[in-house]
Amino acid sequence: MATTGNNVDSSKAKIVHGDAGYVLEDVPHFSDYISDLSTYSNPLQDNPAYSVVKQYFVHVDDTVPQKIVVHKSSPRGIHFRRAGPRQRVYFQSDEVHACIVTCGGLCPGLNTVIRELVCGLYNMYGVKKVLGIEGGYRGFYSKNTIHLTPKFVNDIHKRGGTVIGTSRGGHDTSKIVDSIQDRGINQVYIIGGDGTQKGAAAIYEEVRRRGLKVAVVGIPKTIDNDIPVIDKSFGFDTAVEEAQRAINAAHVEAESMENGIGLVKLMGRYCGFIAMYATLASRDVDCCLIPESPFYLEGAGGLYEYIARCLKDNGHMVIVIAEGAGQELLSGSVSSDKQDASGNKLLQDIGLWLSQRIKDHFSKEHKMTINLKYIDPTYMIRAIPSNASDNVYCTLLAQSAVHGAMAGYTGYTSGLVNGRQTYIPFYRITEKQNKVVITDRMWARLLSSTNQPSFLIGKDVAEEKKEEETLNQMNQLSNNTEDETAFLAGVSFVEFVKSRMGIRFILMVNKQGQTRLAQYYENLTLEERRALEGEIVRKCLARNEQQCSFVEHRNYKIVYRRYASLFFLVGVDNDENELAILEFIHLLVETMDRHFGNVCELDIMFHLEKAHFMLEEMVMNGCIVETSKSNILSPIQLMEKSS
Ligand SMILES: Nc1ncnc2c1ncn2[C@@H]1O[C@H](COP(=O)(O)OP(=O)(O)O)[C@@H](O)[C@H]1O
Ligand SMILES: O=P(O)(O)OC[C@H]1O[C@](O)(COP(=O)(O)O)[C@@H](O)[C@@H]1O
Ligand SMILES: [Mg+2]
Repeated sequence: MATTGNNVDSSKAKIVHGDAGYVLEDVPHFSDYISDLSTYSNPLQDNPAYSVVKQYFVHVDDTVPQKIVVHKSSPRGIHFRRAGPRQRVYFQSDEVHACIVTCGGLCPGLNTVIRELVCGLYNMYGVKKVLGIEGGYRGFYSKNTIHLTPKFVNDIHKRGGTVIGTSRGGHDTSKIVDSIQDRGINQVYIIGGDGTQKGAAAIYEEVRRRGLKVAVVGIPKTIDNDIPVIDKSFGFDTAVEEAQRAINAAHVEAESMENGIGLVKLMGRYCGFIAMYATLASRDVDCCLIPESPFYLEGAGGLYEYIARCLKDNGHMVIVIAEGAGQELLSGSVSSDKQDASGNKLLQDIGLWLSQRIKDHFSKEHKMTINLKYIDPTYMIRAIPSNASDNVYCTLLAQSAVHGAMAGYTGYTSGLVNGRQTYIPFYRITEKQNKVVITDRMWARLLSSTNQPSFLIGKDVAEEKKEEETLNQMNQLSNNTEDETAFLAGVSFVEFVKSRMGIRFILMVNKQGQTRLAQYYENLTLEERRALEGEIVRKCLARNEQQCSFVEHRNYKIVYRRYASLFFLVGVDNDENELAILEFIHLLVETMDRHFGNVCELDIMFHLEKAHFMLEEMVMNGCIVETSKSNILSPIQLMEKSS
């Protein structure tokens, strides 16, 4: 097994490769940046409760695969270090000074995790100094601390919320690390969501830069279940269970009235897991709307038509909507760029808006009285204590976090992967958000359980057919020659590309509007890119096939084409030749087709690096520099051969 070595750059991944495509994405350890560390035998070996357990200590080579379904010849893929107690520890019991902080929104189970951290440290490792940092990150430098003892935390898991308080915003890395240093803290347990874990990563980097022997450990908290890699977040089950009560109420109300509609709004800022699971669990829901699956109201296959059908067939219906769904419909009427203190977008109330629209529509268009009851239990589902199974989950998470810190690991999030506790490097947790994949079986199960429209099918099938015809026509035009001397509207493509071309960005987006690949040739911040992509995608995807493939937006001209379920959008300077850009898009698709064989969204998602290599061969600094498919693909083929 080859390793990148002990002195890895802290900002880079610590990767270990093994046979058969085995990759360990390891987490940092004190020994990566501190020399001459003392180690001690783990006090658990003398603990009567644990000493009887056969093979209690985790083997140094134990890892957990991220991908559990594999084929005979598929590579073994990414693994994470298995969590659990190690034979040697890097702290003596009385040397440990731990602290716990909770950040971001509430979630059932926060108090359970706090309780189990305190009791785990105390009972397993004899640690007596545990501080609670009050009120989130800003508490490190602006608030009091609470001394947490097993007695203090004994009953807290029976209460919702967090006994040490929480907040948004206020993350100031150097002030936080100053406070850690001043107080002599050497284990920091940070409980929070995606934003919090980014903050934890920054704290770890600074701790490491200062060469401190301080373990920085994240414990993932999110009611929305939007943290990637882990199986699910603690509190999620509890939230789904509580959501059932609201759905039941909506159902009872709806079925008791003529033309009754129960509309329930659930949490889910960017993803619809709570709504999806609550719907699947309940079976009383006729329609579930989530941010990942855009919907529309009017016309064939739209929501109004479906509501009318449900009312006609059953006399009532229940709709569940995640708070982040349909925001693009709302922003068409009133736009809001407001953010909370952490920089999260503040959402508009889709539930209220939709209720009003449904009422208006049925009274105006159908001259029909409907009885709509809008139920908004959003905060109720997250302010409750965790249920029994979440309590056990919280216990395992907290104990795993403690074992890792005692064993000298740092810069990791403790998380469940395929049913096993693991240590996951921060960058894996923060690089993207977990979303409902609407092409997965789970969403298909939901669609088949509710019978709701997919809001895509009819329109899309027609568009796809049309696309195929256009593709054939384009193929005839370009004639597929190696030197790509296709002429379009009298323009020689090769001649054209020799002149400087102002490509500003290239996007590949699926029909749900999710960006699958983005390549920019100008300097834009991540926020600017997100905003720009949102605007462009909304604008282009809303156009019908009768409209031309060019739109002007801000100071760009956007040239786009749809190939089956993928949109290719290229932003260019206003004076560029649109037809040549269309030809460029087509060449890109043909090149990808040649490599992947009928390129589809999944090819791009799973081979993003290859798609980027192709673009790098074709475009440099916004100018097209290569048009031969063989030349574009030859570096990739070489790479594949050598691996
Ligand atoms: N990119 C970031 N870098 C550093 N700290 C961050 C970052 N994003 C959020 N935070 C901090 O993390 C804390 C919680 O973030 P927030 O987004 O409100 O909740 P959550 O962690 O639950 O997603 C806040 O104190 C915020 O300042
Ligand atoms: O607590 P606030 O600031 O009202 O925010 C509500 C948001 O918090 C959440 O519960 C979860 O947010 P975080 O996990 O990012 O803290 C969302 O579902 C919801 O949109
Ligand atoms: Mg968040």
